[in-house]
Amino acid sequence: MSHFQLDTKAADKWLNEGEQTDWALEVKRAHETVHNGTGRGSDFLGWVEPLDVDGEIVQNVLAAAKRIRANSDVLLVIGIGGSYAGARAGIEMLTHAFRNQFAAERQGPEVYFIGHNLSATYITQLFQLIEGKDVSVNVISKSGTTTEPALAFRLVRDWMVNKYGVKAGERIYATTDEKKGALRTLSDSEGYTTFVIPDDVGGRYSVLTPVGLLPMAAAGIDIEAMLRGAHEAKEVYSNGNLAENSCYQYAAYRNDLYRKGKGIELLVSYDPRFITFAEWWKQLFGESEGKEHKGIYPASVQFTTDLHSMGQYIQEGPRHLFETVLWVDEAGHDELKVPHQEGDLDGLNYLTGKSVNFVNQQAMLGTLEAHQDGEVPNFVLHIPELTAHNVGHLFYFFEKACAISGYLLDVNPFDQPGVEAYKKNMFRLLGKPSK
Ligand SMILES: O=P(O)(O)OC[C@H]1O[C@H](O)[C@H](O)[C@@H](O)[C@@H]1O
Repeated sequence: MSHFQLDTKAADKWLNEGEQTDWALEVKRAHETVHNGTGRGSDFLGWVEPLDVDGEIVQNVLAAAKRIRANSDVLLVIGIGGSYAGARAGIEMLTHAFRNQFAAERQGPEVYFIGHNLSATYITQLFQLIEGKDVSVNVISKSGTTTEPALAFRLVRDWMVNKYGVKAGERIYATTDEKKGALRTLSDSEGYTTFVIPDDVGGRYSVLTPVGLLPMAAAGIDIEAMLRGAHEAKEVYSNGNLAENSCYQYAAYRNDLYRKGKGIELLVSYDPRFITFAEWWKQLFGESEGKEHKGIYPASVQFTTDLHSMGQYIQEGPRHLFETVLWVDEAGHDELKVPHQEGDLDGLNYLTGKSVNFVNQQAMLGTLEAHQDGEVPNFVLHIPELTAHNVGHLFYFFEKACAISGYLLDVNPFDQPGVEAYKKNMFRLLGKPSK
């Protein structure tokens, strides 16, 4: 049993002042809206029930991952948005920080992402890097028609056919819609191994489907433990009582701060393992809530790195911010301690024998205090330890919180009509033929 805890002490002052909302009542309504499937976008609630750990889908993902691990130096993962960020976040949170450069530690393929940008330099240099290596490909697109991954896949497919000839298809795994879309049609005609993104799970809620699970399993992550963590979270956060549900408290209290003029939320972490997780979180909340001219703007900072850059703005800029700190209680590597140095030229001898984790923790506590003094409310989400189980729990925590928060904001948390605007213009400029 994981003990995730949401500490709201550093936000209580703001939550208790000004107009008071009956959050218990509003949350109960939002809870029923999700669990009875009566709200806007209710066709997209498939993520509420995580995949069966012993089911066929998970077993097929594991079998494919085993093949990839056995015959590949490199796995290329092609996707963007919800078909990209979750897998990358999971891998960065749960594997060695330098896994791609560290074969002995990795015991599996290097994993690289492509199709999440249109940079010719990035793509060219990735091809340079994989020259001479054995490669497998996981191309992921729910719609099967998104420009960036489709373009990348065209290039990668040519590269694969050039290298493996007719056998290229045996190394290509496609994760897409069960029936429709260009990627489905192509996969069926080329005989690729395919995995399905369920109709009732939107891209940004899909990390715990084959979208995220196959790349993570290929990277050596225990996805069964991850799914067990998600199931645990499902149980823990199925309680409609606000007082007993920290996920709902987070959803409600961020809305409380929003109503009190705090329009920007910074997701804060003290470990670079969370950098891409923050990107995943930003898509989840940004696409779910930013509509009808409403929504908290989701941003992120990495501390202590950004305390030396954005710290100034957070401390003294406009007071429209609040922070949600992700804190890992058992960060690991407590053995790394500050050494004693003759002469103490850098003045650090007062820390001799203290662990780096201890120093990081004091930085967190000191920052929490400073930002409160600077009128920035803080929530702290305590994660017991970064394990596959807990990361499954964490993904679920934010997915559930986002759905509830979206309903509290009175928007549809499951659509993203706004992202079409740039695409329309881009297609016009590119001269895309209309069908
Ligand atoms: O999986 P795909 O259909 O390729 O979509 C990838 C991403 O791009 C779209 O433009 C949406 O804004 C995202 O919600 C989605 O996750």
